[in-house]
Amino acid sequence: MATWKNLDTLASYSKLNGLKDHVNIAEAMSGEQGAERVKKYSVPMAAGLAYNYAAKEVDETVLDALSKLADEAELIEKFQELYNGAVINTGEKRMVLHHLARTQLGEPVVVDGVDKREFYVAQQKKAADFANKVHAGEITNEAGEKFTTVVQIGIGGSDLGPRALYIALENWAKANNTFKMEAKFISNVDPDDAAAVLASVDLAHSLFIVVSKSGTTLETLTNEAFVKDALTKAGLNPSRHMLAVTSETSPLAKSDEYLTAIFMDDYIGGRYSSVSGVGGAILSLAFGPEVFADILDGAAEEDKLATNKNILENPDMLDALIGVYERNVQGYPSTAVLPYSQALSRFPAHLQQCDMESNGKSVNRFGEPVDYVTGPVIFGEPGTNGQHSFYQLLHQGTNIVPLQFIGFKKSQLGVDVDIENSTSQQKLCANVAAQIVAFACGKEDENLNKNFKGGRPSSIIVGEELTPKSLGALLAHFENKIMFQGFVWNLNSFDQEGVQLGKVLAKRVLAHDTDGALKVYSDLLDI
Ligand SMILES: O=P(O)(O)OC[C@H]1O[C@](O)(CO)[C@@H](O)[C@@H]1O
Repeated sequence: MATWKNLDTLASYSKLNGLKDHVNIAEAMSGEQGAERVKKYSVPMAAGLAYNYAAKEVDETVLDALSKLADEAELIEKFQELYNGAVINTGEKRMVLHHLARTQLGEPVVVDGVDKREFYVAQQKKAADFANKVHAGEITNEAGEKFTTVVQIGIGGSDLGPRALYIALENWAKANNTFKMEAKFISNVDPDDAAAVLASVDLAHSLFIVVSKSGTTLETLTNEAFVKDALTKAGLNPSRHMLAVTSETSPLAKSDEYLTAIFMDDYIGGRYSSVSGVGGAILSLAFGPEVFADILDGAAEEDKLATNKNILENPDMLDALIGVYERNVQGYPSTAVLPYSQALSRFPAHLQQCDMESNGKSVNRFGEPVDYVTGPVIFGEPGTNGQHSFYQLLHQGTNIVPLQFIGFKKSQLGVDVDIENSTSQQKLCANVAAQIVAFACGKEDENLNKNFKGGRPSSIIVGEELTPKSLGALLAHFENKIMFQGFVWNLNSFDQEGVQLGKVLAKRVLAHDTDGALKVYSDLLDI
């Protein structure tokens, strides 16, 4: 069994701490030396992707220290325990099994006589069969007509991942003739969200997937009622238009008002659930089950790489450790995720939940305060839009923000135009290459207002094209990175108690059980 210790009790961490500002990245990335680093500091990922960390503040000495930290913190042993079914989620006393939804990495995990891998695969098959029947016109609306649109009702992990993945593959599916149904999403309890989505769809030909693991989330239940009301007012029978994705123990599972129910369980956290029915139902309906299966294959391939003890061959663990060095030794407060791909426009929002809900903690997995910083603030936008927005601060602001670029050689639609000797895709890629060097090397100017100090670290994940497989690999890469960082920080990355207090107070406001500031705010907002 691995031993769980706070980061600041590890000898390898003291060594790493002695390496603050060890690499001058502006120098390291200049001239021939820089060119060599770009060729050398690259690790293959799954599905033809590569993690290039040449512009990170590392060299052989830092990498060696990180490798020792990985060993002393027993990162691989902890990952093995996780996928073999240990109770890693100490706060909720649960196993953490999202890897099983895409691959069998270790021993079968059997709970109450049920093999969990078989259970997840069976639910994926149920979603696939349902989607195939909808596409074939075997499941139709009351008038016997085919459904054309699918709307997901869910929030947090029941929205962000599936929405990001849908947007990521919408154009790819159209270009590859696998686009089956348009998908839309309702998440916010703001009535304008549901009303606008409902106004944009043809209700009679729309399917609605209610997604809630707990089956108790206020926003989702409210939006489900909102949609049922709209269907009823349109003279339609809600139970002929709705299906559920939930856990077998949730209140939703007891209802017979759905066309079908696809199950998940408490061992897959919301923010890790895109690979379960939470993502599987909508993505199978939108693009066909084969596309969803390819996402799972890409994720499974990446998971295999994450089992490698050698940090130089394990891109997920390496990325995690470099992040720990940046956060705990270099003291950087945040990390930006910058995909140079419009298709990944919602991917940073998904990672924001995945990372910040997992590692935004100040007590360790035993409930004791930690004396070091943990998860960074995550934000991001697709390039080049971000360049014309917040990059000013990234280049010349007082904080250094480590950057995670993502870029692809080919566009998804392949529709392009050559203007002034370059295509739009070439312009996009030229910008990401330019930014990496500009951030790292800077440019001196006597006028300090125009001076770029450089020294701003970044990495890039590069691929041929964003496809279902490479998307799955990308998703798993970041999930595994977050998991390894949680291990290093000795956190329980799989609960989210920090979201509870606000929910409790909101209930009190709605029940008019308020006093003090809460009462005045309630009055101010006319509740
Ligand atoms: O799927 P559910 O149970 O509706 O939960 C939705 C989201 O709410 C949270 O619990 C946070 O409030 C997330 O972790 C989760 O993804």
